[in-house]
Amino acid sequence: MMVGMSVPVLETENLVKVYGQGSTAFEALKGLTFEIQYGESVAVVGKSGSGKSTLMHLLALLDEPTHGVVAMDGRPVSGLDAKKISKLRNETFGFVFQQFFLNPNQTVLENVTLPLKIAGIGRSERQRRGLAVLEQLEMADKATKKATTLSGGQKQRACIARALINEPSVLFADEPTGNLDTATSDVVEDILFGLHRNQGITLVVVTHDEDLAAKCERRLFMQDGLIVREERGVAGPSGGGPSGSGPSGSGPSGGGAPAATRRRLFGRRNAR
Ligand SMILES: Nc1ncnc2c1ncn2[C@@H]1O[C@H](COP(=O)(O)OP(=O)(O)OP(=O)(O)O)[C@@H](O)[C@H]1O
Repeated sequence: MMVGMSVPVLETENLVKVYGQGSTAFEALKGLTFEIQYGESVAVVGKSGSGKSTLMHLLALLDEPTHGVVAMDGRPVSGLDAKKISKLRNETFGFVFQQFFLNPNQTVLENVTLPLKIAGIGRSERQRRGLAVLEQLEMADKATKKATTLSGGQKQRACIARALINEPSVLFADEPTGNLDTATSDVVEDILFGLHRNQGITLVVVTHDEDLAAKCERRLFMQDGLIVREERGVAGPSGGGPSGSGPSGSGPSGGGAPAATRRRLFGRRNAR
């Protein structure tokens, strides 16, 4: 690697995902090559069925590609054993989903600290860190309430707290405001982009929502398993269109990565 070149937090090379086999095989991703830099905010946009969730699952190491490579910090991830991958995932990523996935019968604090429990961290430290992150999201007063008693916006804030508890470098958000009314969506978006701006967290947002996508620095437009267009620029506060939009020079492609990228991904040491 050249001196001074920054290593992307995530990069993919010719990513292909096929669901099913034989006559029922379906190619949901048809060869995606792109990079996500540390501290970027990236929206993955596209119609239902275009492959957004499939791509997010591969990037987040929740599923494995049929072909191609996902690399984190320049190191290919495929090939690591499952235990290592889940450790990597827990240490590096936070997740926020449309459907919240909170345990309704547990308290907010128990829900938020679940990732720490999984990581084997003791009760008192879990409590301390859980309360700190709830405090940050102005949810400390809800800590001992059952998750089921929260409003939609409060549920999503609890999910964001849970996503932040491991101090991830990348936050994946899959339709994070899909179940929220407009006013509540605005609050949740402000929180997400505040984390991005103030803490340098990398945001990867999967969404149908053009307004949400416009708030990201970069948009990848998906269609039928390919990234067909890329846009850069953030919408101004007036809500106008993104500035500096238009396909970027380096543009993603469904097909070939530059040969240098290919050599780099496959040539890098696999171990962690
Ligand atoms: N487990 C699976 N088995 C078979 N086909 C699948 C599976 N998961 C997804 N697909 C198919 O792959 C394609 C892409 O699905 P994906 O969920 O990635 O799309 P999406 O863009 O996220 O859609 P949505 O916006 O509706 O969530 C779809 O045609 C879908 O039917």
